[in-house]
Amino acid sequence: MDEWKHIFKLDPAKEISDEHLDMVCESGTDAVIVGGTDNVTLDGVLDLLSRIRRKHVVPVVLEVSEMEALSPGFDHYLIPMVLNSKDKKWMMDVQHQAIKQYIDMMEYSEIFFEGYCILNEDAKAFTHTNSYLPDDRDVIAYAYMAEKVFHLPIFYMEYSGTYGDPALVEKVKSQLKETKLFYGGGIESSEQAVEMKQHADAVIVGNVIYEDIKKALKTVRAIKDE
Ligand SMILES: CC(C)=CCC/C(C)=C/CC/C(C)=C/CC/C(C)=C/CC/C(C)=C/CC/C(C)=C/CC/C(C)=C/COP(=O)(O)OP(=O)(O)O
Ligand SMILES: O=P(O)(O)OC[C@@H](O)CO
Ligand SMILES: [Mg+2]
Repeated sequence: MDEWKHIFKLDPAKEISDEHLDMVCESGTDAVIVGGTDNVTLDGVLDLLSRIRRKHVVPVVLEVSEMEALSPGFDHYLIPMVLNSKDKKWMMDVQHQAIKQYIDMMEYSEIFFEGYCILNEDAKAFTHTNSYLPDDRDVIAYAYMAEKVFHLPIFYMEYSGTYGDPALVEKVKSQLKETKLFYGGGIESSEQAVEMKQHADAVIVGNVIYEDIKKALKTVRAIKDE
């Protein structure tokens, strides 16, 4: 995971054709995350996992948002902890309950906890987790806490659905030494992917896969050619 630079995120609640799924998996991306906020079901998750595994060797990662949709068989698991939620539930309690239930099945080396900071007020995840919009100094303080207080492997700046602020991504990156910085949100072009990758350790590309597959594929080349 330390080497990942470009990651595609597939939403199990959305339809993708076999042709487009093949393109995503053979694009040269470093990994495919399966994850979304709403209507995430076990059937949707298993459908994507089996269709990817049948033909491709790209690492497949489940970003867990629903206990009911948790399945074995993934290479890695990402567990969001929403640092800017107003409710302790989304930072601590759902994870605590899940660990209590699955502690004997948890292979620690496969599971990465992510300090999530949701920065788009219109994102479903923002509303779902009752988050507030932090200012720049709040975000930098969350990044500090992710690394120095909680020792999390990943700090995820989540702008899901909209392109974020590269200057803030740069400031956050300068704060982090050990914790990897993931950036996701609104990347639709090679230029945007490269701009965010200048600062983030990895960029995550989601929605554009469903809107314009050719544009999505170009983001991989742009980062690999850097
Ligand atoms: C049984 C088995 C295989 C066990 C293996 C061991 C294992 C992996 C155990 C897991 C233990 C554990 C701690 C699980 C956590 C469970 C859990 C419910 C966590 C909640 C995470 C959370 C805070 C979710 C809130 C929503 C969120 C932050 C989702 C992240 C994804 C995201 C933001 C997607 C973008 O949204 P999208 O849906 O794409 O939005 P649009 O549709 O608008 O584009
Ligand atoms: O869907 P987009 O806006 O590309 O965002 C990617 C990812 O960060 C969503 O969790
Ligand atoms: Mg999405």
